Amino acid sequence: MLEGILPQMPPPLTLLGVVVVLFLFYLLSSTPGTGKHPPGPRPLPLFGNLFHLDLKRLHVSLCELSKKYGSVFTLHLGPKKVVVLAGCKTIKQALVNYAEDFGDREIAPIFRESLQGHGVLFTNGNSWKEMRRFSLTNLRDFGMGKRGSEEKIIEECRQLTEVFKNFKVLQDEEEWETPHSFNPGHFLDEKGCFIKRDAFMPFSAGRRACLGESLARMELFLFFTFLLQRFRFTPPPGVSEDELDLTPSVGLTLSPSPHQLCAVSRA
Ligand code: HEM
Repeated sequence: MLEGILPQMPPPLTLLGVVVVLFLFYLLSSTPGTGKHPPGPRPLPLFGNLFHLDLKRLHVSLCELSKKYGSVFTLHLGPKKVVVLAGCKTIKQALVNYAEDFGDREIAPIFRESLQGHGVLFTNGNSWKEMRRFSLTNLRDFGMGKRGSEEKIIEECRQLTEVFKNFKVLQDEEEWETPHSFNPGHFLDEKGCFIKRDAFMPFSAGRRACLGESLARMELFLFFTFLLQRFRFTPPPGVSEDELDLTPSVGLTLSPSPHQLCAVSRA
């Protein structure tokens, strides 16, 4: 009776055969770092290095791996091989000095199918070039004022040598005094004056750097100055600042986890 309901199971010998083949494949597969690929943790068949990664804190795992394997290392995400660049200097070198080689973006099949080669973010080649040029032209007219600022946007977007991507860059232990804390002092000199830091690269760099950087900076400035001029922000009653959990939640970007705050009017 059960035989009719349950799907037919492969005989134990077939399963054993599959295990032996996978094991041999594992033994014979080249260890990263021994051939032309950068070093990295040894991958398992099918799973790659998934067991080396804490997917909920991917940025932490990547930092740990870069301590062991250096600023350029190989990782297998399942059967897919990727090379990870870590640290400000390495990323700067790759995205700016080798812009042509690192200019194309990996497009996931879901975006390839749904966008059909349209847009800027998930395209490459001539289509990307045209759309990027088109977007820049249109951004010039998008609330940025007529003279001056439009040239500035284009110029900044073209050059973009002060801006980089990657979690690791903003937490690079060689660049920041307290890389894992929120510390506005990173941007102040001894006299308390603002200083620019080359390692602060939230908009990435090179050919694929953020197209909306000028607009985003302007919006962020207006948004936060408006709020901070009118309100003082404090933890809710009974909670001290030290008790606030600043652990970021990992997604496409690292974003703050939900918090309860009090906005006290300054008026
Ligand atoms: C705080 C706000 C923003 C941040 C931190 C940010 C950050 C970034 C980063 C890191 C990239 C590069 C991604 C990569 O290399 O894979 C990027 C690309 C891009 N951003 Fe932004 N961005 C912001 C706001 C904006 C705004 C407001 C716009 C639109 C007006 C915009 C449009 C784009 C576009 C079109 C690209 C793709 C450029 C290309 O592939 O050629 N961004 N952004």
